[in-house]
Amino acid sequence: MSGNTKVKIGVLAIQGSFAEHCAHVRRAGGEAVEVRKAEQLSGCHGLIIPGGESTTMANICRRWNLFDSLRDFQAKGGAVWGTCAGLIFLAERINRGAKEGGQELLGGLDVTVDRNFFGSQIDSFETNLPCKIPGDDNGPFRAIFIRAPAILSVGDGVEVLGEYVLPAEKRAEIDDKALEKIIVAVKSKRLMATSFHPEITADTRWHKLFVEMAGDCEAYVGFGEDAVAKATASEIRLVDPGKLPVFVDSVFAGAAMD
Ligand SMILES: NC(=O)CC[C@H](N)C(=O)O
Repeated sequence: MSGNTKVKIGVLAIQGSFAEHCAHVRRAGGEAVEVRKAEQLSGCHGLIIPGGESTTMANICRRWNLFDSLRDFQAKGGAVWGTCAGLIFLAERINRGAKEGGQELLGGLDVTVDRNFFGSQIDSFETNLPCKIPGDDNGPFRAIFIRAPAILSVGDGVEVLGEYVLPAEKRAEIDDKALEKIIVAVKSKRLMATSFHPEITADTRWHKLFVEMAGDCEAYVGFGEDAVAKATASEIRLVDPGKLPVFVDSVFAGAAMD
């Protein structure tokens, strides 16, 4: 993309911390738009699917008739990033923890996930994670895992950007005692996924990477030329990035938040 045109990122706004994602997209230099209707995808170069709860997300997408549009967006080459439940939603396979009777997924990302790898909500935790963000100095990232999924295996062509080495106490809690580490961040062509929640830290590196990735994609035109106009600004609730509750720890204390 060239000139002053901003990379436009849609953020699926049906549950989870979509407002925080929008704020970080803006901090990363992109334009953010909340997506609740298919036509709001028009003009987007990328789409973020936030965390939340993957079966609920699928139910709402089904009820709001969003599945076809989300699949079309992906098929036409838009960049898509799933965080936590969004990762599960993007995965091709769930090997453990899927809802009984199955759960609908968007798919597309060639990975196998364990849906609630670390246990329940009270097993949520934070850690400094070494990660390989392309073009970055690769300082550790403060990763927040909230009833997080793990990626257990990836297909050819899926690049691993972050792994979590399981400490002894976590290995003691899981079934597979031989498992030493799990994959928590990946990228594959235009798709990206993280098990953790970068949008609730003060670190915008993952959002910068995604805005850059999306900048190489065409703006989505799935709904005709006048669709962007139809998704009027009045339907889109804009968030002031300066006022959101964003986690700040000693590493980031003092970092500019606007
Ligand atoms: N924070 C999250 O997004 C949790 C996701 C949850 N494990 C699920 O099944 O959807």
